[in-house]
Amino acid sequence: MVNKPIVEFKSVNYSYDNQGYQIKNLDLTIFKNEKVGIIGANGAGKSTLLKLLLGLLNPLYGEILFNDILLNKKSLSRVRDKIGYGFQDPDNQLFMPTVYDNIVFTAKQKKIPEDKCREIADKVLLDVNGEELIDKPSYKLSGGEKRVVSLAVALSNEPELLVLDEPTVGLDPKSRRKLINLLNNRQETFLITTHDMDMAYEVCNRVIVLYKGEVVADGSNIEIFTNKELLTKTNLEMPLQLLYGV
Ligand SMILES: Nc1ncnc2c1ncn2[C@@H]1O[C@H](COP(=O)(O)OP(=O)(O)OP(=O)(O)O)[C@@H](O)[C@H]1O
Repeated sequence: MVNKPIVEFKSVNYSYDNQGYQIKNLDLTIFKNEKVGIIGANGAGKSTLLKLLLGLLNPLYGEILFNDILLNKKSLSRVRDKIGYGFQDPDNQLFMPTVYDNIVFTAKQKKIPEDKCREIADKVLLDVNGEELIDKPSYKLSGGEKRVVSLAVALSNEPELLVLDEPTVGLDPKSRRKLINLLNNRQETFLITTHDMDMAYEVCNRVIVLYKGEVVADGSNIEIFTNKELLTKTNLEMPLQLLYGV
């Protein structure tokens, strides 16, 4: 069976300041059930791409579709409802007083009863091995705990697509391993930006390389990390080495 597209970027361009493009003519289709990693140097445009998908930024040209729905002001809340997003900086996400309040924020907006909210929070915290954090004040969380809670928030609306911006940053090796195991057991489609190549290799089945706002390589994780030919699409010899200087 052929998988259906879940996300489509069609000739998307974005510029923060009209001086140059941070996303250039981006054509990208992500299919249901894919586990996609986006890698690229600092400033390559990874977070910008995610913000466009979430409607936090609007394309200057081009269009973005989610499940065949054109992303615009009218469809935005319907689309957002289906996407779980883990911010690059969890402090931007955890604005409520306690972990519990953060997780059930959206559910409460939808007037879901308290006992059901508690069920949701218990379930997602169990999923991320963070049960003991439920009543903790947000300001008392460690950096790694914030990451875990941010992931729980992202999972709280049973998303069709999980979007995580550099999810392993700040995690100790044990917490990082837990996250990798967790992602390997998830069923939803996901899109992750990361500099953690080993994580991308382990959890993704497709990897996209962004370079100055353009896709310069796109293939299975094994191809991308092992096949030099595939990485020379744009006259960049050994882009991974060029991209990262390693
Ligand atoms: N709010 C902003 N205003 C102006 N320029 C911005 C803004 N945010 C990002 N940029 C610029 O857009 C480009 C892409 O930034 P983006 O944050 O998408 O990169 P990234 O690939 O996520 O980088 P990193 O790996 O460092 O998180 C960079 O050149 C950055 O300086």
